[in-house]
Amino acid sequence: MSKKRTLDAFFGAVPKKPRTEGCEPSNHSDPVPAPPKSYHQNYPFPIAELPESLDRELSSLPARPGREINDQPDLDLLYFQPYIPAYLASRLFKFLRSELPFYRVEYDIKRGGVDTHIRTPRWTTVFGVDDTSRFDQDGNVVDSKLGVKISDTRYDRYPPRPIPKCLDDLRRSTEAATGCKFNFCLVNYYASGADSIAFHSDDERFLGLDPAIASFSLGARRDFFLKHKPAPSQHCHGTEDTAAVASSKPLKLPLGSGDMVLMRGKTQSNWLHAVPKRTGKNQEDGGRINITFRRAMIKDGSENYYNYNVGKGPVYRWDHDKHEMSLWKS
Ligand SMILES: O=C(O)CCC(=O)C(=O)O
Ligand SMILES: [Fe+2]
Repeated sequence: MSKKRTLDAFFGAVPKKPRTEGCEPSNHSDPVPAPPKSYHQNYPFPIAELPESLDRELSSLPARPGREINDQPDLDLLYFQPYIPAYLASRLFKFLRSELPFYRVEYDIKRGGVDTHIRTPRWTTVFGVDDTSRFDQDGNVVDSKLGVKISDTRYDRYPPRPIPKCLDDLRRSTEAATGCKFNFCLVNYYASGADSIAFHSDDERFLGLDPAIASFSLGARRDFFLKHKPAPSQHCHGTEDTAAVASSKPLKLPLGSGDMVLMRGKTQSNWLHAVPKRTGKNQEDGGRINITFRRAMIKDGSENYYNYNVGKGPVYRWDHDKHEMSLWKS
């Protein structure tokens, strides 16, 4: 069996051959129509749409209502456990891992005044454009109000690309379930327990005040840690902040495949989150995908997201035979 047939059979994408009553089946098979794809000049390759069966099921989500976690100072989470049932989450994980372009971004920053080279400890990719712009029918970036073509150094440096349909279907479901609006989709792939994300908060200025971020998990279970930010120094602030920090307890959510955490309200400005490395016998966990939907308000947001999640390095794509991300050659 050819590799293509194996994959299509796996995802159930091969349309049934029409049977004509009373005719002998012919011994040469009809050509299999190619699965539909999302196209854009800034994609390294066309990105497959979800198989229809998977797409249909996404429209009836979430599987369960979200549970509020807001019993700690400044913490406001909505935890869907799960949002996507296990059998669908597993199909979606395998689909996205094989269909999306990924990057291993490196960059230089100053850390404590010292020039430091950072190798992002996970695979990343990103799609979308901030609220000031949108994509027109032809895929051009146009002003969201005037509809005229935009030329801006920030977009020239990192040309934005639309959210492909396979992720946009999930974005629309998430907007309906949360009442929030999203224009960006960031994807992380943690190939094993050795991949991670350090404690940080996503309260970038370009997201506006109190941003809502929807965060999906697919594949291996990984622990998601949350802890309150330290209180600002005693000199310039009252004791209220110190009391809030002292009374807060760190949290560990063991995120499973299909779970979604909506972080909202004061969470980003007051709490840090992380997915630390896992070593030992749990290290080879089969991989995990994290998808976050966010809403960037200004062009700086687009530049920042493409800089840190696509960068200027090579494109990688999942290699089914080697079972790892491999350099993609155009
Ligand atoms: O993988 C996760 O669950 C968290 C990812 C995250 O915090 C981020 O991309 O900002
Ligand atoms: Fe984050």
